Amino acid sequence: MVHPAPAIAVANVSKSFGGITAVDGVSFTVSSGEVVALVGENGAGKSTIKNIIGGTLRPDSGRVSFSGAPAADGVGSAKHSGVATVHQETSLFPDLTVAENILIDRLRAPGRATVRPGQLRRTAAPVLRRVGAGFGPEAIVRDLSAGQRQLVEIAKALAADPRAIVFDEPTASLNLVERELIMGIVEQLRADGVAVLYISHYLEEIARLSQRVVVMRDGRVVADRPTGELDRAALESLMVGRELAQGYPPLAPPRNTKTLSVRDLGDGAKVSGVSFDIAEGEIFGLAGLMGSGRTEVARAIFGLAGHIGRIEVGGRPLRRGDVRACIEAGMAFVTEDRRHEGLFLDRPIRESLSIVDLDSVCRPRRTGWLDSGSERRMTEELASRVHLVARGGLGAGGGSLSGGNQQKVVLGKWLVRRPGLIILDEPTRGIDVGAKAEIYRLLVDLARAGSSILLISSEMEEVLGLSHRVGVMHDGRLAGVLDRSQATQETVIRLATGGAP
Ligand SMILES: Nc1ncnc2c1ncn2[C@@H]1O[C@H](COP(=O)(O)OP(=O)(O)OP(=O)(O)O)[C@@H](O)[C@H]1O
Repeated sequence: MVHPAPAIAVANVSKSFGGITAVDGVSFTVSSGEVVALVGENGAGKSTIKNIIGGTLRPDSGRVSFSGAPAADGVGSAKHSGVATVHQETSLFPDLTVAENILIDRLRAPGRATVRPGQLRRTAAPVLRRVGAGFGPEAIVRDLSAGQRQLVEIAKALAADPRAIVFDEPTASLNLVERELIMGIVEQLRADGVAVLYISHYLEEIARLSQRVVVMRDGRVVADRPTGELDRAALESLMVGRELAQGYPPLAPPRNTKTLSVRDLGDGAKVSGVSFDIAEGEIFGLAGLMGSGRTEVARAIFGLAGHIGRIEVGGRPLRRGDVRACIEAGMAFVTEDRRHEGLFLDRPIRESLSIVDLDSVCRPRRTGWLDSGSERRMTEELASRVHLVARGGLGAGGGSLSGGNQQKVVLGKWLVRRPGLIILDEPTRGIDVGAKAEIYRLLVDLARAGSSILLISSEMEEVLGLSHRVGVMHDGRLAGVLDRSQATQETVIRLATGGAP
């Protein structure tokens, strides 16, 4: 019997960046009607492979072929090979309509200067139906939620009727309903005979969707096995090279002193009447759907936005919009927007790590004379606490780190002085299973040592596993606060969707 050539075949592909090997002799295939999961620690080389398949990066050696035909040479060539890529960070134009975004490549094609809007709508409508979108082709992208934007990304990829499609963490920071929708689309694509390469850190999704798992470590393929042969523990240890502790670290009871007190907080727009306290040593989870106002509450507390109402830290009122005072009061903020606010992409990684506490690396202290020896010692210690994988060393630019490792820098920089109150907005987005376990341990240890923690995360399991209490936002208000014993997936969803407690 003659086997048809696989839809995607990666053969002995290697790629280095400035002498650092990102991918080393990687080979695997994806056949039509098959979902292959590509997994591995942060920095293992998954995105590099994705970009080589997608044609935006050229391998140093080896080759990629599609249904037996070698990829045409040149950036962007994969589009013509029937492969589409759905990226993690959306690349949509916010001011254009959904239809314009879906068909943008065709609009830009030479010789297509005029396009009739009616035609645009008619072409976009069927792909929107295919992804189960509850909005029309004329919606403006800016008005859509993160989950809806992800659907537009997928519709855009499907518009070219690809034979193969690469998904890069398509469900990161989406809510449960949206996740379910995306997984349904992947299952349908497979049933339609499309070849799917699915990059993800979510092991439940991998177990449900994929037939085969390709595990990468340090740029190489360390396993290529049927999904059914691997249980969670086996997969984790293949990815990180060691056994991980299962479950969440045990919490210590909070103390009696209040660290943060929030009364009638509002942002003058969406959020109003939010009141809660966080005690010393307490982890307070803030749950809610995307757009419910969680991030606005966090940003107002850290002085990144003005507020109405009263915020007290350690019994002292905070002035509106005064970030410096917040840092001086011992607060830390781990942003959800790491690329714009979290680290310097074009400065050495070391500088992003030492920026929060420059005074302590000056000799004599607080003089403004940076002592590079102290800075090196301090930043190396921080990097090892968060298990940073920086193959080019801490002198390399922040932009050279993989996504997950950038997130570790954003968190690690605050650990230099134990913050009294630490606010985390989606701290584990894009983070691998090993690093997640490390971050959970760090947070629980910080709380045990007396830090108060405000934790925002779309990963319900994480909020339930780590929080002493869970506040649930709905439509700009705090719909309820649940004790650890009452907080379950069901009770949180009920409050988050406007139901009674
Ligand atoms: N443009 C670049 N310049 C220098 N080094 C790079 C560049 N792109 C990637 N690397 C390095 O190549 C290695 C592989 O990175 P890659 O982004 O492929 O990892 P990944 O598996 O996708 O990680 P993550 O799960 O964090 O997204 C990393 O060590 C990374 O620092």
